[in-house]
Amino acid sequence: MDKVRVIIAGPRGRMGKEAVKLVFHEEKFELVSVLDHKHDQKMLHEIDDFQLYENIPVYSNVEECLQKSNADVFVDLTTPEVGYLHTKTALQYGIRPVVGTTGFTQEQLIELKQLAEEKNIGCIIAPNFAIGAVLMMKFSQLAAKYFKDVEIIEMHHDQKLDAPSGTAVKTAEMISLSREKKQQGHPNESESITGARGANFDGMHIHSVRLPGLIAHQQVLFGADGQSLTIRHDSYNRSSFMSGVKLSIETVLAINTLVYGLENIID
Ligand SMILES: NC(=O)C1=CN([C@@H]2O[C@H](COP(=O)(O)OP(=O)(O)OC[C@H]3O[C@@H](n4cnc5c(N)ncnc54)[C@H](OP(=O)(O)O)[C@@H]3O)[C@@H](O)[C@H]2O)C=CC1
Ligand SMILES: O=C(O)C1=N[C@H](C(=O)O)C[C@H](O)C1
Repeated sequence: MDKVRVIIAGPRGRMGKEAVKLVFHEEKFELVSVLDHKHDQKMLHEIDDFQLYENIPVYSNVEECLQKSNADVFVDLTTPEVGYLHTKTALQYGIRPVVGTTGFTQEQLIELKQLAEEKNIGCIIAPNFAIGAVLMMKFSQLAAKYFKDVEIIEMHHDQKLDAPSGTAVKTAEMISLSREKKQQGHPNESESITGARGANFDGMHIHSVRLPGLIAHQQVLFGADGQSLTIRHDSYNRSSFMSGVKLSIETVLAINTLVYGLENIID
């Protein structure tokens, strides 16, 4: 069977480095090129065992990268604005995106879904590739059927650009599907310091913590009369995300629409 030809955008990043290792070493995949706006082969020296990757072409322009790489799948692990443009361009070229980059707006997701359907190709946008995080979201959706009072606390390293995290937004969206509508907190509550109650999503609150030393952590706290339920997930390293990246690369070849969230492709 032919190997799946994969491009990785953002290869020097915290996630990109792990994804380069995964794709390079996975026998069913071939790393055909990387997309790095700094376009310097030496930049790959930032990756462990960089000598292995010395012959992998590095492009700085997304169109040139897509035109020359003859790829099947485009993996994006960059920044919200860039990731959106890359995903759109990959779809326009008929190359299937697997996107871990977070921070896309609802409008962007809708536009990308329409484009994937127009092109009749798969696209996976996964706010969190870790199986445990996906289960946390699913368990939270189930719990919200019984507990309508919930607050989400997401905690990440202090280099993260987007807030709330993509995982927190996805969790809130999934909870909204099963939770009875409610504006939480006291009807007359007010903030003496702006932001004290966090972001308000559909009446539930999301709090974003940023600290050095953290990787990716989230607690979903449910409260009711005389009881509480806490659902928590922790990623202690970025390899925790790689089995989801692998599954997404395999799955995106077999679908012809945009799937938002790994919960839609795992059983
Ligand atoms: N779905 C999931 O499971 C996970 C998703 N993420 C998300 O993945 C994204 C990346 O996270 P992380 O690796 O921590 O971030 P990093 O900042 O470590 O990596 C991003 C990389 O993208 C590079 N980059 C920026 N612009 C471009 C461009 N135009 N072309 C190519 N590369 C570019 C950056 O280079 P430079 O720094 O030189 O500008 C950097 O190397 C974030 O959106 C994050 O939220 C993170 C973890 C898990
Ligand atoms: O930036 C990160 O690190 C992470 N980003 C994703 C998110 O925004 O949810 C996934 C994970 O939480 C790590």
